[in-house]
Amino acid sequence: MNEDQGQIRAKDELGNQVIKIQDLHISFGDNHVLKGFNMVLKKGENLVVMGKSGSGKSVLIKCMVGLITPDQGHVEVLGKDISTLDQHALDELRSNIGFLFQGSALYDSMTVRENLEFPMRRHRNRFGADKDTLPYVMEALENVGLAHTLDLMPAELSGGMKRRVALARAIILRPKLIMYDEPTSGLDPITAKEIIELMRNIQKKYGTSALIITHDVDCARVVSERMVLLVDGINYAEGTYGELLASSDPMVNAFFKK
Ligand SMILES: Nc1ncnc2c1ncn2[C@@H]1O[C@H](COP(=O)(O)OP(=O)(O)OP(=O)(O)O)[C@@H](O)[C@H]1O
Repeated sequence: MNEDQGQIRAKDELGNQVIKIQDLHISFGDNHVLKGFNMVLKKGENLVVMGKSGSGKSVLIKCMVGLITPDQGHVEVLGKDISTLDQHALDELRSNIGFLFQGSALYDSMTVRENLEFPMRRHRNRFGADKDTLPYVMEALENVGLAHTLDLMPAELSGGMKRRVALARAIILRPKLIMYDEPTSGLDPITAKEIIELMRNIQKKYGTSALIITHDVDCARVVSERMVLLVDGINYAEGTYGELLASSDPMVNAFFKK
């Protein structure tokens, strides 16, 4: 490979990085939560971050969307250095990210349709104020097998259906990146499996990249190309599910014990 080819390849690899985190430090008083965390999410990849309760997974996500300012380190999301973005630019960036967070709160007083229209109205500058939202709502609901729930209220849905509607809402803006925070928490194993399959289908259909925070080892096995284990504020270990499962490190093994 000559020098030019080397530079082109290096540039391609950079263009392939949907999230890049370098040497991230965050403390709250004496509580040093992240102490030099590094991570890369590549284009089209499903990356799982696992860490025990209180290890800083939610703090990490908040940092990536500009809700927490790090003490030190570099956070780049969809090619943007978060530290340089003003409120308008942060809003613009967030409109390219789908979120499925713990609890998947739908607005109880709105129908399923209104819940799905909500992000479109919020980011109306991207879609045009007079754009017909229904085709988007229907496509998103069809992706999660719930087109028939269009006019129902959240109270009329089961827990699993609510999570699926929340997933439909997360993809309605056709995001380049989805952030899932405990997508299967509180669901029975069969419903959790359905959600995991939908996550996989969405990745295949739209080529979306995803960051998935989970404690659920089965979810990580099925859904991830790669995993990062967050231990004591750093990216303690990373690899495929199979590689980490085969590790002889007791700290890594602890994640796979049921
Ligand atoms: N705004 C804040 N102010 C002070 N401390 C905070 C704040 N946000 C988080 N923390 C602390 O940072 C640590 C990490 O919290 P975080 O919510 O990221 O954990 P987590 O890994 O997501 O846990 P869980 O799996 O239980 O949701 C905790 O000790 C928490 O108390």
